[in-house]
Amino acid sequence: MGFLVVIILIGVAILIYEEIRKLQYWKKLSVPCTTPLPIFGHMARAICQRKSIPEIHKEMYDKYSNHRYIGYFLFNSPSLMIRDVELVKTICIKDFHCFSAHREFLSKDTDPFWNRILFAKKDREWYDLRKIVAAAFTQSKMKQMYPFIIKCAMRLTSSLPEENKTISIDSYDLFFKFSNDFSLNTVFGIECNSFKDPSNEFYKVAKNAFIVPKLKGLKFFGAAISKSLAKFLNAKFFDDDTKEFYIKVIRDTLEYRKNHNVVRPDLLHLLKEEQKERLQNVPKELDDPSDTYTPPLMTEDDVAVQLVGMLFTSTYTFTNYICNLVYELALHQDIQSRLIAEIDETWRKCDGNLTFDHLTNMKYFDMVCQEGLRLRSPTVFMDRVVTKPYTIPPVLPHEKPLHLKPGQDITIPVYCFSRDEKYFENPEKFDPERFSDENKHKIIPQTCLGFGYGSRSCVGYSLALVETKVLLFFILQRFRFVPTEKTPIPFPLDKINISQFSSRGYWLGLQLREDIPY
Ligand code: HEM
Repeated sequence: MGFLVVIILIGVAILIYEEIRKLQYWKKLSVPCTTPLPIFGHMARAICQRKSIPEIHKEMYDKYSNHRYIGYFLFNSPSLMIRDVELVKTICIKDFHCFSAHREFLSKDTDPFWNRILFAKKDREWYDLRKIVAAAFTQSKMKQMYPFIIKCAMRLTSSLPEENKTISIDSYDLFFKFSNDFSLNTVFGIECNSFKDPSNEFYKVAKNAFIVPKLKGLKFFGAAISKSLAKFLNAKFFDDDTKEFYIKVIRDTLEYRKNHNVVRPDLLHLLKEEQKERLQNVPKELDDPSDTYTPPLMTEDDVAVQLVGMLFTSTYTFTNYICNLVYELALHQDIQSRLIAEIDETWRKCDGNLTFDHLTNMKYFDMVCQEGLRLRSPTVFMDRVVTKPYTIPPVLPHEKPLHLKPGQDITIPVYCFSRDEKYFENPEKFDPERFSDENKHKIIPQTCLGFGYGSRSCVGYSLALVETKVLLFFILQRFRFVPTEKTPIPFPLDKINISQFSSRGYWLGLQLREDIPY
């Protein structure tokens, strides 16, 4: 018995020693790093919900203002945090081939489904799939989808009660219903009206799958910061029932379309078209004829997996973005009034027929959307992984060459760049003027990373922006958003969310406009 206790004590001592040794990682590379805790690294306060991840990032970012990069620990895994905008450009664009992967959020054995979606793919498989998916998001394809966006936005506005008093709304629920109906429409071509019929099966499944309950949120939080924790928690992006539900919907829709010769310009159709082309053009896809790599064919199942992945992003991230933006509009009535004036003016000019070009030519609207993305982007950090050995050459007097090995995790602190006074005067202020024609040249692109940056940036960004503009156009034609006593002020950053999310919901007042000019 005594012998067993000694063995256990020795085992524990070795484990603790190993953990402490790992924490010397950045010191050995002469990279500055605040003192981490064994096992938890810099994440202890996030776990206790005392500080959110962006706040922890900002503390470190601000502390080492004379450094281009700093070290930190996601639990016991070392990550290199980039503080310098030129280095961000090098990593995401100039030397992208050495940093072409995302962090492995959920490993293949923890969640094989997640690993098949574009965001999780690596190397040539990613490159290949990206070409196919991106082709479904060109400007001309956006124009084809535009009528669907209008239709869904009209449905939302006609569900809003036109009362002569301010009504309190849960804007998250409102926009979630819209984006679910819209995503189903543009992704699968399915007609659904969650405003009229909130008990419809699609809305129920999406709510279960995408409105993340606290426990699942905690699992994702753990998974986002540590691979081993993800495995331990058995964190999966979608549960099996959700996956089967959507895959069946896609199969049935494809079958129906084949049997009834239906053609509809939604993402399902566009990806199927790309898939067909892909099958015919396989040999031409290879850039280098001596390359023996054979691009994998895109099966029907692959199309389905990508669509379910996109359904999630377009519902979850979009809802988060538009809720944050509308929150700021409610708090800044002067900005909302100027936007409403531009909307009224455009409506007059377009004579009731709001085309894609009218919408995309609205300058102030664009400035408002860009500023919403800067200040309240759902994305608080981006990640990359070193895929080929890479040396960051010294530039500052205190630097030495930093040799990075494949597998090294990189963090790009989106939230910190957007709040750095070096780049934005009064950074906490919601100020669309930053993006005016006179001012926008002062903005460094690497400091506004809401949709990511470089070759791996968001493929759906133009869809998300058009969607936001159409929706707000039709709402603000008749209504104003105002704060009520239920609206949390200032913005309460949720501490267990890896997005910029309000911890006390998105309650706002909706007021019928008194000055509707038509
Ligand atoms: C406001 C809404 C959205 C935001 C803030 C957002 C943000 C992002 C970000 C930050 C990335 C990672 C970029 C990087 O690492 O450089 C990303 C990737 C991606 N997004 Fe979005 N996104 C939004 C909407 C959408 C929509 C509507 C779709 C599609 C329907 C979409 C599809 C994707 C895909 C497929 C990727 C992976 C790209 C790749 O790895 O090559 N996103 N998004």
